[in-house]
Amino acid sequence: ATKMALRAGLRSKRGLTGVAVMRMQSPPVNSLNLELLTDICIALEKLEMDKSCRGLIITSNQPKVFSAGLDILEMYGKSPEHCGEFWKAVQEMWLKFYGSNLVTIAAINGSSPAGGCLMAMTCDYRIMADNPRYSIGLNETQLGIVAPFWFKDTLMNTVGHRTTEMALELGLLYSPAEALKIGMVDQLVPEDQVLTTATEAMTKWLAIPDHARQITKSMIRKPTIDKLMSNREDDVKNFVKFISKDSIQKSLGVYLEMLKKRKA
Ligand SMILES: CCCCCC/C=C/CC(=O)SCCNC(=O)CCNC(=O)[C@H](O)C(C)(C)COP(=O)(O)OP(=O)(O)OC[C@H]1O[C@@H](n2cnc3c(N)ncnc32)[C@H](O)[C@@H]1OP(=O)(O)O
Repeated sequence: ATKMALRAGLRSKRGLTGVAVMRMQSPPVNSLNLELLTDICIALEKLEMDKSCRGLIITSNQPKVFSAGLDILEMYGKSPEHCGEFWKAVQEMWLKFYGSNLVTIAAINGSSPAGGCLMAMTCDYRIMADNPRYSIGLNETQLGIVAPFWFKDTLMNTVGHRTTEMALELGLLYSPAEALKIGMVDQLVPEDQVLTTATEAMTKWLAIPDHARQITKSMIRKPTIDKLMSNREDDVKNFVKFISKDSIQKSLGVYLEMLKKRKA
């Protein structure tokens, strides 16, 4: 199966042009493995260079899940070299999305824990399906792992300092209604309207002249991006050291077992 479907230059009946729709389709739960992350980065890079493209909507082709976050199997029982490569790809995805010149809208049509939530938060606007069975948040501490500073910064820039303390320390996963209340998502709609609402929202964002919007976005996000840019290698080393610890590997193993048992 292809990992991603990309429809660029969408032309709708409402005359919306220059908008690409990226649909993640990595069964069963769009966990972000090296391959999917690489595919996403290459696609975004191409769109970024395509002068006819002004906006990107990212969504999921998998039922009930936007993205299950980072693929735990890329961090569990793998060599330090592999973990390092994987982490560079996670950094790359974040840098490309957070710093994108395009208008980016996340059409969150299912659960979006951890790395999935991070990916949604890099976008300019988030629309989530109003289904109480779905959840979103940075739940890393529940796995016994610590979200790196740039995950924390992204959350803090989205929901503020105090909410970040609670959300990150407790590893909270929020229902769509709770996520709307704290500002983690911007709008809730019935599940079958997520994509059409994203398209409507895109029209509003595209009404702003690109250069003014892009410079403003960059002014707001640049300090956060620069922080990772100037610490990329240390961040990789830090990750590899942390994830290779026996205690962390054990926690990940226990968590994977729990996921399988929950299913049974
Ligand atoms: C110094 C730096 C420190 C490191 C910081 C690293 C930060 C990490 C951030 C992360 O993103 S870690 C990943 C966190 N993700 C989660 O906790 C989500 C776990 N998954 C779920 O809660 C559920 O799967 C779901 C997304 C709500 C979907 O539920 P559903 O019932 O539809 O599907 P399941 O039956 O639970 O899962 C199907 C299948 O997929 C496997 N799986 C699920 N999530 C992951 C994952 N993130 N990575 C790898 N595999 C995953 C799950 O075990 C099932 O496998 P099988 O039993 O079918 O083999």
